[in-house]
Amino acid sequence: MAARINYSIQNSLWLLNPLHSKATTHFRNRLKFRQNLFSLSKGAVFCSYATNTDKSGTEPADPFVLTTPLYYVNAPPHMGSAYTTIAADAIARFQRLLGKKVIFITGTDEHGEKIAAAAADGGSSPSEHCDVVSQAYKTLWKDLDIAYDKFIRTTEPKHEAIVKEFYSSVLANGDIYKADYEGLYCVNCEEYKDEKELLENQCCPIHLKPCVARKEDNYFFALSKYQKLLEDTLTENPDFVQPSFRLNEVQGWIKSGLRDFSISRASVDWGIPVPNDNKQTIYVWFDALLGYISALSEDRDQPSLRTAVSSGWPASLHLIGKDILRFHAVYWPAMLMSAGIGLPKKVFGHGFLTKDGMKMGKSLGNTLEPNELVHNFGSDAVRYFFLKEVEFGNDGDYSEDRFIKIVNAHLANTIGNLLNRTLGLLKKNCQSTLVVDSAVAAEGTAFKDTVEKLVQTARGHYENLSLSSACEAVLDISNAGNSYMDEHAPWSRFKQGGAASEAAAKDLVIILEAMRIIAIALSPVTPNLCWRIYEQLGYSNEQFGNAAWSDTKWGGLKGGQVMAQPKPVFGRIELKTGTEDGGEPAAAKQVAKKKEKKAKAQAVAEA
Ligand SMILES: Nc1ncnc2c1ncn2[C@@H]1O[C@H](COP(=O)(O)OP(=O)(O)OP(=O)(O)O)[C@@H](O)[C@H]1O
Repeated sequence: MAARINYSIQNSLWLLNPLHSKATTHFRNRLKFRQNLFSLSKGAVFCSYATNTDKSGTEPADPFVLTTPLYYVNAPPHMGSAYTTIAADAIARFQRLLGKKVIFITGTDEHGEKIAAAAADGGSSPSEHCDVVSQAYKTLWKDLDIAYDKFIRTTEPKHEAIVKEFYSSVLANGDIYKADYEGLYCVNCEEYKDEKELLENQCCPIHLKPCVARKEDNYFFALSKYQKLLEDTLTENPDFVQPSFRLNEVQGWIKSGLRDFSISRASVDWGIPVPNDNKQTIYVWFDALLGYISALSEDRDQPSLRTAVSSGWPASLHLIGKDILRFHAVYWPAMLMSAGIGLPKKVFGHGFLTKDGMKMGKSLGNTLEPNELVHNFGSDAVRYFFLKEVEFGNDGDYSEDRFIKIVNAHLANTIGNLLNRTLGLLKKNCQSTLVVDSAVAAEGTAFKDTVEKLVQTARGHYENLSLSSACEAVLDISNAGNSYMDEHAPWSRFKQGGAASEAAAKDLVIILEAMRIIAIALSPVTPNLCWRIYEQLGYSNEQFGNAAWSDTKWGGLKGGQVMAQPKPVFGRIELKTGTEDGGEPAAAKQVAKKKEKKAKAQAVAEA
């Protein structure tokens, strides 16, 4: 606590310095600002967003502010960049379903040596290069149905103004000094490295390229001053870093001793000039992290740190890859502490999409092309596969075979086919009209309880960011629906007529109600598919848009509601002949043939 008070006094004294205009009012506000930080570090800032109020008509006070990394525009986006953004979009959509006001921030990080080099390689100016690559991100996000609220580019004037203000604030707090630095630099990480973390030939373990020896007269940020405060903060708020196993890593870095880091570059022109020293530019990370705050600044406002901070900060969740955990869980909190700004509530470092065991990345050039995937398979398939099949937090590999098998099995068969055959039976036997309310149809069945339990499970997983398990729970609703259909065989009961036929009509209502619930519960992951399901159930686009998580409660479908003409909501993806001929085991082919035969037989029986 002593350390905290010292910072407060130090900073307050700076604010009384007559060199700084508007010192008195600013001083009072600043103190408030700072007091916030202190109460925050006692725990308030770290309260779990999972406890936020449900959609209930009353607007909760704090928005749910969620960020992806601001992607470095040294090259166009790849599947790794898309992965974080898809996950963030699913979380944002889930929070909106809960009724939270969400501010989903993404954007591009556009300064630094790598960008200048990439632009020169392509024969364009850095700003032309940034315009093109930044637009490529926006286009991909559109194709992947990413519904972000703010897209910040670090070359925007409002960002530059806020970075300069922040820098001056940290400087005034006595946390910036000038010194010589000599070390090994990874241009791809834009970071000086500790020799002991490097591979043979002084290679960066992420980019596998040798680091270069550099000596510069730079400005430094006094990170070491925040060692104790960071240690205490993490001890008091262990949920700050997620998944929990990454907390140990972060605590290990801090324990091993924090060294001040250089926050300016004398050799890089493409950057924000250091206030009061135009010969240097601000280090790209010190600049880019501030994008999470400058994104909150409204274009109509005069850009200021205070206004931006008061428009939604602190962030509820920074979603990042584990490669940039140190920047987000060590450097960034210390920078914020220095400037007297509250800390984000949570930093989640997910794993890597890998290719042959190596992180897929722009610098290594071993990337998977997301545009091609979306073009070939559609955004729902891409979103579903990566969120379902890569445990969020761990690494995961991609194979086209697995992609096709999973998406076909889950989305086309388990979900799509169940809906389609149920609607087919309803059309044939009930003129596509529900005979009774779903609440009445489910009376006395255990199926409704199963569905309600699975919905609760899915919600818990979404809240804990266990996105794969959330998908699994929703898929289990459909699995339960398929089992229910097979057990009750409504197609044969319709043939019996009388009471059996009435019971069969109720069974269809039950299955369709489960489909309605799936359409809401899976909509954070596969929004288009879920809309098509909703549409098949006779709802309008507006009704789908207004659906809330609370609508997953059993009983939404009412007797008399007319369903749409049945049509497949998710077309099966055909395996390329080459892949099948290229070695699918004979046994697998036989199993597939048997399944096909069984499905045909069932279709005949249902008809
Ligand atoms: N292979 C990957 N798996 C998962 N996420 C990734 C992957 N690659 C990039 N990302 C996401 O992008 C962020 C890094 O963004 P950046 O723009 O630096 O991309 P990059 O491809 O990692 O670049 P580089 O290869 O030059 O380091 C990661 O923190 C993560 O959010």
